[in-house]
Amino acid sequence: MTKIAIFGVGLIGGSLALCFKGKPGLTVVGYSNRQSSVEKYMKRGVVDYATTSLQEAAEGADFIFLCVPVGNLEEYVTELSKLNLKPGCIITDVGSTKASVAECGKRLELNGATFIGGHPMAGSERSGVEAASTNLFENAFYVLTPDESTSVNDLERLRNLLVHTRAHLVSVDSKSHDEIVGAISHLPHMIAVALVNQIRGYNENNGLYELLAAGGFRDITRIAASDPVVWRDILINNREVLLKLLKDWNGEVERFAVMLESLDGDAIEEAFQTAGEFRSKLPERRKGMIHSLYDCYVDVPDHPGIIGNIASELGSARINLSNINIIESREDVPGVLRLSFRTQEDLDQAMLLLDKTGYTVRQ
Ligand SMILES: NC(=O)c1ccc[n+]([C@@H]2O[C@H](COP(=O)([O-])OP(=O)(O)OC[C@H]3O[C@@H](n4cnc5c(N)ncnc54)[C@H](O)[C@@H]3O)[C@@H](O)[C@H]2O)c1
Ligand SMILES: O=C(O)C(=O)C[C@]1(C(=O)O)C=C[C@@H](O)C=C1
Repeated sequence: MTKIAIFGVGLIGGSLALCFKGKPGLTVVGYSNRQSSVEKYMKRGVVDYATTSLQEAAEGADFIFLCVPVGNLEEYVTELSKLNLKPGCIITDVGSTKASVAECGKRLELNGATFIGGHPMAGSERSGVEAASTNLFENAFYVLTPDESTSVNDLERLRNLLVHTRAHLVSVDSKSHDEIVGAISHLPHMIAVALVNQIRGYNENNGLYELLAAGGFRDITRIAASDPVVWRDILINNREVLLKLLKDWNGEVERFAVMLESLDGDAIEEAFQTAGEFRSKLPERRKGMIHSLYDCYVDVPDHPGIIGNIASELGSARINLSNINIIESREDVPGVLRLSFRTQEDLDQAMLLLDKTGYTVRQ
C-alpha cells in the first residue's frame, strides 16, 4: 500500500484526499492539530484514517502533502526533519507561494526524504473540508517547483501520483512562480478586497450601493470572500513581489485618472480594446483562474418560482447544479441567471435540456 499523509484537510487538502481515496493501492491519512477537525475528516469520509499525532501520520508515509496555510509550512517541514521518515518519502506542499518553503526544504536535512514544492492553480473563495471536491483540479494547471537537486525519479513518482488529480502538471522555478502568481492571483485578490472595502465605506451612508451592486461588481469581487488567514499568510509571504506589483498598479490607476482629466476618449477606448483582446485569448475552462466552474446563462422572465422551476427541471434529469446566481432581475425586465456546474458533461446536458424546455440559454 502507498501511504499518503495529508496535513490540513481543508479545501485543497480535502480535494486532494478525495482524488486519492479509494484508488487501488492508495491509503490516505489526514492529520490535524485539532481533535474536532480529525473527527470531521472521518465523518465526511474524505480520508481513510485521521489522527492528531504528527508522528503517526508521517511515519511510514510514501508521500506527505502539506496543505496548511503558507505561514505554517516551514514549521511543518522543520518538524518532519526531526522524524524518522520512510526512506524515499516525498514531502510536497500546496502553498500559494513557493520560494520560502522551497528554500526551507533545501536547507534542512530530511534524512532520506525529499522536498518538492507544488501549487495547484485551482481553488475557490470557499474554505474548509466542506468545500472540498473531487473535480477541483480537473483541467487546472498544477505547478511543481523542482530544483537542480531534485532527482528525476522522485519527480516522476510525484507526477505519477498527481495523475489522479486530472490536472496539467507544469514545472516552474520557485522565484518565477512567485512573481507570476503574485501578478495573476495575489494582486487581483488585493484589488478585489480594496474595491469591496471602498464600496462598503460608501454604503455605510447610503444602502443603495449594496442594493444596486449587480453582475459587474459581483464578478470582479467574488474572490474578496476568500479565507482571511490563508490570504494574510500569502500576502505577507510574497510581500516583496507584491509591493512592486502595487507600484505598477498605482501607475495603471493614475493612467485612468489622466484619461478622465484630459477627456481622452480615444485612450479609454484603446484601454478597453487591448484589455478585451488579451482577456478573450485566455483559455476557457481553466478552473481556479478565470472560470472556477462550468457556467451557462439563461434569460428568464422575472416571475416568482422561475428559479425553483429551473432547479427542479435539472434535478429531475439528475443533473448536478453547483451554483445559481441572479445576474440581473428588475420588474418587467427579463433577468439573467448564471448556472454553474462542476463538469462539462453536466453543463452540456443542462444546456440541451433547458433549450428543449424553451429557455434561451448560452455560454
Ligand atoms: N484557497 C485556494 O484557492 C487555494 C488554491 C491553491 C492553493 N492554496 C493553498 O492551500 C493551502 C490551504 O488552503 P485552503 O484554501 O485549503 O485552506 P483551508 O482553510 O480550507 O484549509 C486549511 C486546513 O489546514 C488546517 N490548519 C490550519 N492551521 C493548521 C495548523 N497549524 N496545523 C494543522 N492544520 C492546520 C485547517 O484546519 C484546514 O483544515 C494554503 O497554503 C493555500 O495557500 C489555496
Ligand atoms: O478561483 C479562486 O477563487 C481562486 O482564488 C483560486 C486561486 C487564484 O487566484 O486563481 C487562488 C489561490 C491559489 O493559490 C490558486 C488559485
